[in-house]
Amino acid sequence: MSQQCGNSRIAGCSFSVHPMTDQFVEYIKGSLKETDTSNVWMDTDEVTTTVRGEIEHVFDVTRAVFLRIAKTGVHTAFNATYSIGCPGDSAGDQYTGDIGEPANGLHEVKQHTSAKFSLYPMGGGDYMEVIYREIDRMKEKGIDVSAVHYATKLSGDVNDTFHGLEDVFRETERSGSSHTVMTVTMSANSPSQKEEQS
Ligand SMILES: Cc1ncc(C[n+]2csc(CCO)c2C)c(N)n1
Repeated sequence: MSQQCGNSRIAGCSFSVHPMTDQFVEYIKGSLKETDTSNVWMDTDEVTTTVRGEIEHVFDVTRAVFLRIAKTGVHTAFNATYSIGCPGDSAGDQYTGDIGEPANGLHEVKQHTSAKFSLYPMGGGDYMEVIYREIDRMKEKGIDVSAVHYATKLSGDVNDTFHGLEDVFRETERSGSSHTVMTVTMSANSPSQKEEQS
């Protein structure tokens, strides 16, 4: 990792996908390979994949890697930590070429997900006010929202959920949080998903 210092506004996400199938290696490697990552810096190891770049590209890539696997019908789990503004971050490991439009499409795919997210708006003042405001934003996106311990539960379409979470992350940053962290855990095609949620 480059050790250039600076309070960089580059966004990043460390995430993993877990397809519940014997062919998990092909699913994970195939999805990462098919995803257009030309607008992000990316590194995969045995635990996670890390992407760094502009917010819209970080969300486009993580959404596409999950959705490419979930749309096959296989039970898929996804875990992600999104971060921007970490004072300990470096300016290194970022994409420096031409930044294009998010290129991963799949916006027409209809896929249900159950998810939980937790928002940590640091350094901006009244963090609970920000959290309640951003939970309301997910409701306005048509996502079913319910309270659970340590997180907020979401139920809805994968694309709607990712677009809502991207807005939450962007607005938390824009409204004055100097360091924003958001954790997301998602599940698609779970055999224990309740009938009324499909
Ligand atoms: C997005 C994502 N990135 C990395 C891993 C870690 N991982 C677990 S199995 C496997 C394939 C064989 O090496 C890899 C890369 C993951 N699960 N999801």
